[in-house]
Amino acid sequence: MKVRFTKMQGAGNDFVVIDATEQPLSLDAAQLRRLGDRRFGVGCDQILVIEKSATPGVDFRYRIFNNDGDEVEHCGNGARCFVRYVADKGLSDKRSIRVETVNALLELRLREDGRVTVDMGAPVFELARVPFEPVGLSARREGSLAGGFELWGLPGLDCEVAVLSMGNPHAVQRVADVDTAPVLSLGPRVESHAAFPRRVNAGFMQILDRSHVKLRVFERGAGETLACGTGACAAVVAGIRLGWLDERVDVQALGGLLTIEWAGLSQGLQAPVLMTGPAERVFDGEITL
Ligand SMILES: N[C@@H](CCC[C@H](N)C(=O)O)C(=O)O
Repeated sequence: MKVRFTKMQGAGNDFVVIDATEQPLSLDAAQLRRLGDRRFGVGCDQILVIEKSATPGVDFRYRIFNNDGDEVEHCGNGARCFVRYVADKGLSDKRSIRVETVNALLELRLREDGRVTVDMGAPVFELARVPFEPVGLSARREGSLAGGFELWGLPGLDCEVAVLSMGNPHAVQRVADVDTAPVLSLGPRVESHAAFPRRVNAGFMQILDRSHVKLRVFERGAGETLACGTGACAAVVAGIRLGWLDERVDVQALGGLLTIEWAGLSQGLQAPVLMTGPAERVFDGEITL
């Protein structure tokens, strides 16, 4: 089967984007892994498949797969690349687009400066919904917003993580220096820790000041990426709840800058998270799977 695709990137997090709006497309895990393979395929962190939506008032549906072949719920940088793709390919001429994922409805806005702003929805703090099962684990609370936020010790890993979902699961830890943080050794152990039944994205955040952080993320199903949009949202929300950050934060990832806004302090925990950042087409191609 021949598949046409567009390679895209957002702050260095890269995607193979496939238009399935005209023809339904079903790829098995081996085909998805081949698309994601940087030597034997195209190479990317995630694969995005764009489909028509059957829901009234919703423009598109899109499915997200990690390069290990597993389908996931949410992808921040992917959402921005999705809207850039839809605009560049003329699939819609709206500047504000509504799209549904497996578990969310997103509102995406193309800005005049070429960047994209995404309303990522409200963060989820209920541990069962992350999902996180802290059987036998202990936590301490820090910060004062809504009674503070828990930092969980992960036995055997010598780290403390804030746990939350942005539609997908995140465990964020604060580090003194992100450049020397053990992202590649500790990241996979956090990702597959038994307390996370569906695994987790492991974030490592260095706080520069109350509105600037540096972040590296070892992503579930993809390894360390150059940026993780949902990871940036999760890190900033956790940092605000813990009393470390203000409501608007620039997040420096390895591949680019994302701006995250969350009015959790002034509007409450159900305030939506806004993410702004770049999204660019790299090239178009065709592959036989
Ligand atoms: N790169 C993404 C997140 C992609 C999914 C993630 N690896 C997961 O398994 O949840 C982003 O920009 O948010």
